[in-house]
Parts: sequence; C-alpha cells; structure tokens
Amino acid sequence: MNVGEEMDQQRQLKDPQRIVVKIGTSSLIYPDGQLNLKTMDELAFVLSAACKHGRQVILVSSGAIGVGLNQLHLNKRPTEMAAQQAIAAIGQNELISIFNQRFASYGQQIGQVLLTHDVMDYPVSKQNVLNTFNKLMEMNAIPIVNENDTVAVDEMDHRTTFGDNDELSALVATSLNADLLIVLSDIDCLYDADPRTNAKATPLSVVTSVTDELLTEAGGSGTRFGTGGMVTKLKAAKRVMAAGSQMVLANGADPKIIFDILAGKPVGTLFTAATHARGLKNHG
Ligand SMILES: Nc1ncnc2c1ncn2[C@@H]1O[C@H](COP(=O)(O)OP(=O)(O)O)[C@@H](O)[C@H]1O
Ligand SMILES: N[C@@H](CCC(=O)OP(=O)(O)O)C(=O)O
Repeated sequence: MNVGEEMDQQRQLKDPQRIVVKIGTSSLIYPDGQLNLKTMDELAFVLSAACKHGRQVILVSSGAIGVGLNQLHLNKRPTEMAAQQAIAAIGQNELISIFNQRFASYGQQIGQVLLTHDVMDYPVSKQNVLNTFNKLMEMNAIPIVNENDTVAVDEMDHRTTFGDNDELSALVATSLNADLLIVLSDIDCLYDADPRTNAKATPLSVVTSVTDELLTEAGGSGTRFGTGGMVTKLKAAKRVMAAGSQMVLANGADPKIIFDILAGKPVGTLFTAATHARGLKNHG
C-alpha cells in the first residue's frame, strides 16, 4: 500500500447531519471579474438536494465586494473604507438576489444572515442569532451568511469585523455544533507548501493536526478579490477540530463535489482529529 492509499484509508467522515458550506470569492468570480453563474446555480442545486434529503445546511458565501466591483465595472478594490462599504452594499444585494433566484428554481427557501463580530461576542445577541439559525433550519430554509461588510469597521474597544469568511464560517460551524465545515476554494486541496511558489508542493489527503509548520508554509490569497488565503483556512480547521468536528477543503469549481464529500469519497483534504481518523468519534 502506498502512502496515498494509506492516508485515504485513514479518512473517516461520519455521516454529517448539520453542514456549513463556505464558498470563497475565488469560486464565485472569474479572474476577469465576471460572475460565475454556473457555480452559483450548481451550488444552489446541490445544497437544495442535500436539504431535501434531510440534512441541515448553512451557506457562508463571500463575494459582496467582488460582485459589487463587477456591478460597478471597477477592476480593483478602492482603498477608502466608505467606498469599500458602499461597494459591498451593492454587491451583497446582487449576490443574494442571484442566490434567491437560483435556489427558488430548485424550490428551496433561503434566508439572509449578515453578521458582525460583536454580535457573536455578546452572549445574549449571540444566542438570539443562533435561535434565528435554528428556526430557519426548522423551517427547512437555508441560511446564507456573510459578514455585514457595509457596517463592519473596527473601532477602539469595539470589534465588529471577522477579518475573513474562513474565520466567520468556523465560528458559525462551532457555535451551531455543525458536524462538518466544507470550505470550497479555487484549489483542489491543501498542499504541504504554497503550490504557487513551490513546484514540489505535495497534496495532503488527511490532516490530523494543524501544525505551526503547516501554518508557516501556507500562503496568502491567490486572487484579487479573496482575502484570507490558506492561512485563514488552516486557522478555521484548527478551530473546528478543537470543537470535535471535521472540515473538508475542496475545489468549488464544480459544487457537485459536495455530493462526493458527503458520500465519504476521498476528495480534497479532510481535517479531522486523530480519533476521527480511526473512526472513533461519535457525532451524536
Ligand atoms: N499550502 C497551500 N495549499 C493550497 N493552496 C495554497 C497554499 N498556500 C497558499 N495557497 C493559495 O490559497 C489560495 C486560496 O485562498 P483564497 O484566494 O483566499 O481563496 P478563497 O477566495 O476561496 O477564500 C489558493 O488559490 C492558493 O493559491
Ligand atoms: N465579506 C467579504 C468576503 C471576505 C472574504 O473572506 O473573502 P474570501 O477570502 O474570498 O472568502 C465579501 O463578501 O466580499
């Protein structure tokens, strides 16, 4: 058995009932700035099907700024804060309107949830938001989450920004006790080094611990509109694993990959604590 086969045997995904799916700007916007409507439609199809098969699904979607730039025919993000926030206001509106139309075509109700960090910092407001998520899922609606970029600016003692949607998705997943976080990006999996700068970078099928070495080797964002890069995805994985859940990083170019992930096929990189890797974790 070679190393790859051995790692694939270690992969054990417990049938997840509650799933958070995060899709990054790089999967929603082509490099020339145009909207990738095919991916949005396929994502709506796959998540609607998962919901109809009894899974609870939450979508964390980036793209407000990228879509806003496209709407305004701008090819780069302005530096002025108010301009970025105005662009996000335009882009988020368009983003959710396209999702609404695509999900509706599959008979799937959605609900928009825009969050700032302070809401999750205060126990009462956090509980209210979690109640809303739970109620939406009880209603078989899919919550579609983004940071409320239009109002989120950090002030002295008042943290409103998440920094990036990888962190936001991990926080949503852990707060809602999700079994699985699926992070869809523009790359097939995690490599042991940044593949853009290291031609010898090797793909990793399973990660049981997010080591300092992995964090040091991970690079930043590969696109003009994305923010986090791989470092923030690794930090998200660390948070999810610490909470006893699992994360899969996979390529969002074809969202039907979610069917493969849910079927336990060895696609992308599975982040799972060692006990999960041996199949001992009970998600309850
Ligand atoms: N170790 C690594 N393994 C895989 N990708 C990496 C690594 N280090 C840096 N990257 C880069 O991270 C990019 C994904 O991050 P980002 O551009 O922020 O995407 P998204 O918009 O999906 O959040 C990849 O396209 C890749 O170029
Ligand atoms: N809230 C921002 C997304 C920021 C972000 O984390 O982007 P990405 O790295 O593409 O997931 C937006 O909607 O443009």
